[in-house]
Amino acid sequence: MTDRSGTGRPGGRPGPAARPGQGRGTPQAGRSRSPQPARRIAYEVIAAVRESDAYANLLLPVKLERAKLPPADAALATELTYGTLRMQGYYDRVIALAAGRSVERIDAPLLDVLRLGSHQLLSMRVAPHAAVDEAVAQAASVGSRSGAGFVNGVLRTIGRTEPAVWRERVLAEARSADERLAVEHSHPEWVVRAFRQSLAADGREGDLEELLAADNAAPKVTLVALPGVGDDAGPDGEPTEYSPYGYRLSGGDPTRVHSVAAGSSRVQDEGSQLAALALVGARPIEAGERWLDLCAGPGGKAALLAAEARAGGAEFVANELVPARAQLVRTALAAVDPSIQVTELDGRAVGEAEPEAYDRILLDAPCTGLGALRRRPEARWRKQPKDVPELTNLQSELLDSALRALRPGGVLAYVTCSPHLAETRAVLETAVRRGGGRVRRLDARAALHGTRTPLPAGDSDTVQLWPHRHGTDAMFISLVTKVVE
Ligand SMILES: C[S@@+](CC[C@H](N)C(=O)[O-])C[C@H]1O[C@@H](n2cnc3c(N)ncnc32)[C@H](O)[C@@H]1O
Repeated sequence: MTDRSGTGRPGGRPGPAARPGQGRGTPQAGRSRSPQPARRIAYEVIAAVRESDAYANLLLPVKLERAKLPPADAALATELTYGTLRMQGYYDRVIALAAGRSVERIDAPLLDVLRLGSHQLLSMRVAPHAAVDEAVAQAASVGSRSGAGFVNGVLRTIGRTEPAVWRERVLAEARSADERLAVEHSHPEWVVRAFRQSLAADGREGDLEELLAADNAAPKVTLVALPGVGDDAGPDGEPTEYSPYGYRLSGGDPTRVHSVAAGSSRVQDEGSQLAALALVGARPIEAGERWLDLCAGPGGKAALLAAEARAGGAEFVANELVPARAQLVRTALAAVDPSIQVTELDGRAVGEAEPEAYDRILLDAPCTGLGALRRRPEARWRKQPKDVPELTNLQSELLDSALRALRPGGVLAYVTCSPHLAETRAVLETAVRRGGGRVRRLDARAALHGTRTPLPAGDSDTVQLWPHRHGTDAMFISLVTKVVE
């Protein structure tokens, strides 16, 4: 066992080395100064995620923009925020051991500070004195003097022992293989089980650890160059492996990329591009077709579909229930065609209102979002197993409505950014069964014939993308048609 401080705290359960105010080097400095801007911003975002269900990927850029941080500090704030939110489950186990109490018994703001400090000590290898001093300053600014002393004590205890030793101690407490994976890779156990089942259905159960690890790696920013919009040269960056319109940036702020500023390219995961392209590639476009994106907000796939519809002479309509998100769809579509109609209807009513009105429909359904954990690190802690049945009911109702709105012979893409089987195959299979022969599955893999390199073979007519295999979000893509009678 390595002891980084040389103070010799031997193995076994680490005790609460420093109780409030008892720690070595009680934080005098921390009380008199503010935390560094990058750490302050990371703390504010993490606290807002906890207190008001904020989305880190939306709030952080706003705060960075306002603070006008230099690029290196902005990168630090990003790593601190995302890294801490991702690994929160693992850090809580370490904190509980170091504090000698369960994390439920620690004040929430102080726990946020401890998680942020743990990330620096355990994953970023920041020098312990720097990480602890900053955390103490943060604790003093959000809590009491005794709270700052408590943070000082707990983080000093964590910093005295090597990360690998903490890992061993934490894993030694796991009571099952799934709990061990959940703790080590900082995912809720129910998500680990859902991934295991979904991978097994895809014949890849052995990939589970690889998938969990991939969820914890920051993805490179991917852009879509909207076909026929603006500069045909496409954005700077490496072409992605599959989507003919995808580019991967090596780093930097995507809003500074010329084509992004001009509106002809957007940040969009390659999996989302493929989902839209499966609907486009299902059959040749005939001029005059009518297309609908039933749940379009914030408009990423809608923009790509609108560009493809325009190129093929089809009419495109977008719908989004939530008015603020419908507004985002309008903004997303403005560079393609500002005259596109964006309605704000409940998608469940569209089938009845407009039966057999559309030739192609995208239903990118509201879902748990478990396939996008790389980019939305806190989503794993936000969703609960009890959310799944509510979502699958909504998905089924939306799919039934979309099928009613589909013309016989038309194509419907049912898509989720979740690989959870209840949200993917089960919803699809129920709809096909209920269709009683009128609803037929199409081959979504075959519809993706225009990729830069062929997708790896699969034994299903649906496509389940995976972060560890395809470098995309874990998007599920399926296609159905309504039989002409
Ligand atoms: C997965 S997101 C769609 C993402 C979008 N396709 C994109 O690429 O940007 C699902 C959307 O469905 C919307 N939604 C939820 N319930 C709905 C309903 N009953 N009718 C229409 N839209 C709904 C949500 O507000 C959310 O914006």
